[in-house]
Amino acid sequence: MAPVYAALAKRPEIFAPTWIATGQHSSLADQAFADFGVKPDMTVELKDVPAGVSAQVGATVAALAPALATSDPELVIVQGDTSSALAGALAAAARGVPVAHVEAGLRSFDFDHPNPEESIRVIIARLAQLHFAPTENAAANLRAEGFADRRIHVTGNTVVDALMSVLPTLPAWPETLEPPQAGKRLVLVTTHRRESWGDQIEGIARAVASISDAVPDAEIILPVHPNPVVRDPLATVLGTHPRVRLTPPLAYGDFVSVLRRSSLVLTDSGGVQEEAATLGVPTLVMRKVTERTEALDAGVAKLVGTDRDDIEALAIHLLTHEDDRQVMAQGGNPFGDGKAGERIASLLAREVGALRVVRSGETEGPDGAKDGTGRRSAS
Ligand SMILES: CC(=O)N[C@@H]1[C@@H](OP(=O)(O)OP(=O)(O)OC[C@H]2O[C@@H](n3ccc(=O)[nH]c3=O)[C@H](O)[C@@H]2O)O[C@H](CO)[C@@H](O)[C@@H]1O
Repeated sequence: MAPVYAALAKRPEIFAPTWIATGQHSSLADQAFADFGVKPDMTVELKDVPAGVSAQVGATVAALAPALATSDPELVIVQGDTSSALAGALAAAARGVPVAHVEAGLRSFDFDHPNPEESIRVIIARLAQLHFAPTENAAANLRAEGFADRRIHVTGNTVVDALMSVLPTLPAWPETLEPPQAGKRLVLVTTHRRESWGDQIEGIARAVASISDAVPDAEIILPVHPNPVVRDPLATVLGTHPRVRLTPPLAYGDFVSVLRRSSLVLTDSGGVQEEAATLGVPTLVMRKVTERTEALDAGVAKLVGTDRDDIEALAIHLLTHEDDRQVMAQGGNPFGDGKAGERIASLLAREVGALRVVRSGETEGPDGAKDGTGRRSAS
């Protein structure tokens, strides 16, 4: 979201953006804010909220209500598929404030994978009046769900903006990490998805150990997500492996420095799929399904699933068949040119004045005709 906020802030004659943070994943979020030199204008306080999406969303909506009353926005912009994004859209809708969704239209068409992100982004789409889709494929998903074409804009994804904004000033290698040994090839691994918790995370860890054993000139770096459900099985299986480095979550610039030097990425992350594609790093997606099919179509990524044997076999093949790895590396980046934030700000400058809030929850037909009952329109 930082690229959108920066682009809005560059237009003070039109926008007065207020960044409200919810404190979700606060340690990772604070690190990201520092990486981009931004800080929220407001942070809502969430105290003693039980774990789980339902409690998080409920508490965040309740906490955002007074924040929106104070800031009294004409538009609320939410990004992605987190419980915070859903809470922001719900709190805005409750006040009759139009919602714009950044990274709109991503669909795996499977509510269990990823869970809860697929459900969240489908719900946000219903609440949004403006959809900023990263790709034509995402826009097609929204049109197929009946959203009016004039509300959908293909902008590229802001994750590419963020990446391109740090690349020019990145060191060759992070100061915080031992450089790889000469002649070693780097494999970067990240895993954290809820649907992989338990046996599948352990299977991924064992696959990583086997890959390292089979490919002695590969050095594996695995920044460990702080959630103990992820951290503990990884430490148990890989904690003493000689050529596997478990690190704390890396600062964004450090992570990108490692990614840029990697020969192969194994990940279940969404953003990393897009960053790797942008940098031309072949990627094995350790999920049952991905909403980033554009990377598969481009050939820069392959959907390998979460089965240990499948991950081992394909990773070892690519690390021992350089021609095949190179073919993937040439796949290209389908996620945008790094100007999504600027495009979104320009579109908002044109659109916000004309926005009508259709609160029936019904979708508008292509010509803007509505079939909902009861609606409130505001311009
Ligand atoms: C279902 C899904 O795919 N949803 C995605 C999900 O995000 P994700 O899956 O991409 O989540 P992570 O993998 O946790 O974060 C990744 C980012 O973290 C950086 N990173 C990573 C490790 C590290 O050590 N240091 C770092 O700096 C890395 O460069 C990257 O930018 O939610 C977002 C918000 O709703 C969505 O927009 C997005 O679609």
